[in-house]
Amino acid sequence: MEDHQTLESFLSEESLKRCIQALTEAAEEISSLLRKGAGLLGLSSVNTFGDQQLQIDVLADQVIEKALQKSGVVESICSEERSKERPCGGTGFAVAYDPLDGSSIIDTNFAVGTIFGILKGGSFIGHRGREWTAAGCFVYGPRTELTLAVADEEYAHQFICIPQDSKDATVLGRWKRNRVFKTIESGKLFAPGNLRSTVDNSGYQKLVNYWMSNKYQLRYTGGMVPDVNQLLIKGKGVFCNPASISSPAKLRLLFECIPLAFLIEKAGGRSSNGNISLLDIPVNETEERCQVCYGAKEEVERFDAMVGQMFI
Ligand SMILES: O=P(O)(O)OC[C@H]1O[C@](O)(COP(=O)(O)O)[C@@H](O)[C@@H]1O
Repeated sequence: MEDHQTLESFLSEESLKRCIQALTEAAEEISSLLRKGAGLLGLSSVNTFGDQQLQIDVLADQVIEKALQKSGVVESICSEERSKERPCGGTGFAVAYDPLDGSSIIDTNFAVGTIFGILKGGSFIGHRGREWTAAGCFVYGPRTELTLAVADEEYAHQFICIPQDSKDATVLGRWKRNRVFKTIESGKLFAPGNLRSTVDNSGYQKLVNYWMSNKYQLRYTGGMVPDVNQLLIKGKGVFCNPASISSPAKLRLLFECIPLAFLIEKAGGRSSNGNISLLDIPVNETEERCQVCYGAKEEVERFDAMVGQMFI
């Protein structure tokens, strides 16, 4: 369904609108930086998780921080690059974000993304995803798109960014709704992350064999944003990134796992850590990692039954 409703008219609450406007401005800048590509791929430093940071990661992190500071409605921020919650000079929300997810596939020019979560108040600590105000992800592929879910609205919604030269003056006016996601049914599409953990996670090995012997279609890029977003667009399938002793969980609960669970569950799908919904796990510290599964109810139940929580 394409009603081309603008993001501006979709968002009713003024301060949330200003917060999301800031994120869309940053996303437009990150999208153009990615398209420039050259000279931005060199390694620069190491983040608090000990991961090598690409210059573009650090730049994207700064672009988002600056935009949120300018909005005046953000009290605290934290990111995958700088995970400690810190003041942001405004009042209203706490924002957590992964500025550029898919660092291992930027050089291969695959679609990557920005992931964010928004909570009324000054901190995410002690709160569950079910209490969040909104969450979303930007996809930087051939098109620049935003998939967004807001607590007070039904479903998950996709907006496409119409380039700068459009007649629409306002920032949010440039983002037009082109899809509404209401259901994720069972369907033979699988996106298996951390596949190397099958060597010592027999439950995951069995699940992969199940998908293969039942002729599921493999659709996996190594970028969590496009790989999970496809479940919404196709309205079917399953994505997972399980853990094992030799390949422990790598995805970050606050910056990656809960925001995408918020989108999937708003679209009628399920999320799990092998036992419970990711939206029922309180954030105790910002650096927590977690195994994940997203998709149709039946697929997630199969993951819980076959993989469960053997290695977390
Ligand atoms: O290589 P694997 O184990 O399948 O994991 C890939 C996952 O790691 C990620 O690249 C996360 O890492 P970054 O945040 O460092 O990019 C996800 O986007 C992706 O789903």
